[in-house]
Amino acid sequence: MKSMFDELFSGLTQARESFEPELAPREVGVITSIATGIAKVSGLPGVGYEELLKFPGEIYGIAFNVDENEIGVVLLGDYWHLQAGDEVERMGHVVDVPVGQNLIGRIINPIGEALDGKGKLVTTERRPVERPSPAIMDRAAVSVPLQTGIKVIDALIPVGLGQRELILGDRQTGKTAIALDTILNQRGKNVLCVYCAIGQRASGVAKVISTLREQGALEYTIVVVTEGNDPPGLAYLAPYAATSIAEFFMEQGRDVLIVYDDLTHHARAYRELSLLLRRPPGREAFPGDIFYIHSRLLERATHLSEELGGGSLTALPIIETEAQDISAYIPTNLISITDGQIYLSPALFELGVLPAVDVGKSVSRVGGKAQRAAYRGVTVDLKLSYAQFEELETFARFGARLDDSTLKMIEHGRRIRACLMQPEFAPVSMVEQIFVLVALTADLFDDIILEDMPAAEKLVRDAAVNVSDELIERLNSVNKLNEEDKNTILTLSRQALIAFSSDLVVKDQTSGDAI
Ligand SMILES: Nc1ncnc2c1ncn2[C@@H]1O[C@H](COP(=O)(O)OP(=O)(O)OP(=O)(O)O)[C@@H](O)[C@H]1O
Repeated sequence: MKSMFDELFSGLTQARESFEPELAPREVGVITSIATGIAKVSGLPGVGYEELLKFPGEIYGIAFNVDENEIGVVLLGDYWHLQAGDEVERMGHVVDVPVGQNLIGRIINPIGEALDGKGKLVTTERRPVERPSPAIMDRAAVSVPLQTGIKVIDALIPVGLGQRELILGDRQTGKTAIALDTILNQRGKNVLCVYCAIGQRASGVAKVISTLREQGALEYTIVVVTEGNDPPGLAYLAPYAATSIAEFFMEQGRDVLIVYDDLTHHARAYRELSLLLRRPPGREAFPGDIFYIHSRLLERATHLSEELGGGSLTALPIIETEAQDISAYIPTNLISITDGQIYLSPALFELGVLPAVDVGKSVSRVGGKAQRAAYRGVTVDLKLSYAQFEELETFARFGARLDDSTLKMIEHGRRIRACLMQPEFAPVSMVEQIFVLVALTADLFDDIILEDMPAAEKLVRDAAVNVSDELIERLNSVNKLNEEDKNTILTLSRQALIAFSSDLVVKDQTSGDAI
């Protein structure tokens, strides 16, 4: 009979034979020095460029300078507790972010940590933050408009899905407001939005988020945030991480809009990191590859071909200029990378012309092809009249004596400007915009005194509410506005203005007499 000892012994032998130790190599180095957002690490000769490294206290870093004896690491978290001699571990992969449906409506940081107090993100997939942009053969032409809901942009500087349109201007000129209004206008249009705040004040970011929430836009928006006091590494990473999140949806065939607010802070964060890493500085102390960090980011925005699902990623990068200098280093870089720019003028802002878009300095290089045909018939005249007005207005300021036709042009231009003005968070539908533009080009507003213009413009927009579904369909189609529809719009607009005639002096278009 087997003794208890034998049973125990055979059990132990079996356990020993089936034991397989879980061995995983760990490559560990040490911090040799640490400075603002940067750590120098030695003892990790096999580290690859942009590989993720783990520091004590769950802090991560990216290997940026990969030298033979020492690597320069950009830190991605609160690093105050780190010191020379601490252990650093290789992670064996590059930085990645969680992606997926569960991110919609969430506020996260660039490494995928939730900032909204709604608990940890639950996703199954992760994507590297840096990815090559789609090849030319994988791209389709920009052909579908992205309605911003801002009259001056949709009419004169249209943006298409898959386009990259720069928003630039001095500080406090309404840059964020333009981007925010565009996001608000995507409600019900099946365009997903990603708002990436880079190095901004916490109060500014909180304001944007509360606006998105109040206006019901957070339901279809993902917010990626780095604040001004975060380490520069996080600010550098933010736009790439946000783009990877957006690309996930684009590759599922969806239309995505991404706002980078703003890339001036991004360029500054990269300059700070490069100087700390002792990379050679160039113009304005920026490193030599400053163009490349933005070009490789914005090249990822595109309209994918039908074979790849036909999704699109439209980018609205924002840049802050100093003293209206649009030919400074970073603004010119971005102007040359993007497909057009919307320039916001502080002079117009001070005059109360809001949004302060300077039409003369703004351009959309591909959006015109994507613009709805209904706009095209009316905006050609408008652009010309507005350009002439801006030129003539300068002369009028000197008190020069002007002939009747010039005065008429100036008065017409003033009404165009009044019609294109718009408050924040009040996007205008395409049909309402067409009504205002048709009425403008037919000179319906020319006899209305300037002070009454906001009320008159609103009446014309209100007239658009009751139009037939067939007319709305025709306005949305690829065909130009036909004469019959134009006349319907004009009749409705005239009626709307006549109804206001107790306050306004409206002249009948045919007789020229006051009604
Ligand atoms: N269309 C508008 N109507 C009324 N007010 C506006 C409009 N656009 C912007 N504003 C106001 O102008 C101010 C500046 O706007 P915003 O913060 O968008 O500018 P910014 O250029 O992004 O500023 P910053 O330089 O701080 O990033 C805000 O107080 C905003 O409410």
